[in-house]
Amino acid sequence: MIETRLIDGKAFAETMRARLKGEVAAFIKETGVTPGLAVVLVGEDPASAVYVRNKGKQTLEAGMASIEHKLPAEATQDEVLALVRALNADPAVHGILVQLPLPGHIDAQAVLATIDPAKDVDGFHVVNAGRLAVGLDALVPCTPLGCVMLLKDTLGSLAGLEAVVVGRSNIVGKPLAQLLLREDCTVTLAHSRTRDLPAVCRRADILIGAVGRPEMIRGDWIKPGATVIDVGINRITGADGKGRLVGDVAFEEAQGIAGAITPVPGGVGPMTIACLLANTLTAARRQLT
Ligand SMILES: NC(=O)C1=CN([C@@H]2O[C@H](COP(=O)(O)OP(=O)(O)OC[C@H]3O[C@@H](n4cnc5c(N)ncnc54)[C@H](OP(=O)(O)O)[C@@H]3O)[C@@H](O)[C@H]2O)C=CC1
Ligand SMILES: Nc1nc(=O)c2c([nH]1)NC[C@@H]1CN(c3ccc(C(=O)N[C@@H](CCC(=O)O)C(=O)O)cc3)C=[N+]21
Repeated sequence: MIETRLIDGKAFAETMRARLKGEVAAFIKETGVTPGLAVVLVGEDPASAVYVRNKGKQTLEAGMASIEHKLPAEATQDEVLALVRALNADPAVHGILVQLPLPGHIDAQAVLATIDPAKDVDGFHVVNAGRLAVGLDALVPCTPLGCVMLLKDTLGSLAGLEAVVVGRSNIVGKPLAQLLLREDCTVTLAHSRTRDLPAVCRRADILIGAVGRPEMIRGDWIKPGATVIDVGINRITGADGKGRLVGDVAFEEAQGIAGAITPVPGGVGPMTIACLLANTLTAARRQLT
């Protein structure tokens, strides 16, 4: 039986934010400019509202300015685009995040394409996605970046390891595959059409769940000793009738099999916000020099 290590993303993110706070203070002293992060929320999705609130609070704690724009769910595409253009032109705004998903009547790709790539702290603009893919300096999506930081902290070099990412979204799976490739992993991107997913997962030295299905990845899909990163954030109702968060991996089943695993909550989520703040400072630096 293996002793499974817990990968403490919450503690790692706290350390990162403390370091960032110092860097932000030095930046302000040097330039006289406070880095500003603008967050755009369209509609009243309660889960999104929680993330937006956490982001806003931690932005302020790091010494940066937080600018929040809440539009009603009925806002038109033109209204959203006009707001993004105004934020592009605002010199107090160095980073722009449009919370996804957007209401169905809004074309998310058109909104992302309108964000100035230099202010695209989510790294979702095709210019940043393309730059990442060809190996140029880019603003890198926060969740994948946080996953790779935790992996390198846990394992050291990732070179030569078999990495299996379950999920191929533009915001998590695909950019994560690019980052793992950059770390010299052998990368497999699995998805809903993958044949024999349990067998594919069992090959992985590094197994990442980014699916959005509660505890879909079972204990016996994990190769003994593998490092498991759980990106999933699923709100379920427990046996006691109370709501709770679970990941895409059956966490209890993984105990004694995985070499190390991230919990949900307290794993990848806090890293996403810390990386967002880091990207905002990077973007501000590049805009001023
Ligand atoms: N911790 C954090 O900071 C963040 C967490 N999340 C969470 O991560 C999860 C994934 O998010 P996101 O990437 O946006 O999700 P998407 O819904 O955009 O993508 C889900 C992916 O999972 C695949 N998939 C769905 N069902 C199966 C299945 N039965 N077997 C194999 N693959 C399947 C889909 O395949 P296909 O392409 O074939 O449809 C798709 O590629 C969610 O729980 C989300 O809440 C997201 C962002 C940040
Ligand atoms: N443009 C855009 N960029 C995103 O990065 C983005 C997005 N849209 N839409 C939604 C997803 C989801 N996401 C999370 C961020 C932090 C936590 C987080 O901090 N979670 C904590 C606490 C969770 C809780 O208790 O509610 C944890 O896992 O420990 C979770 C999820 C960012 N996303």
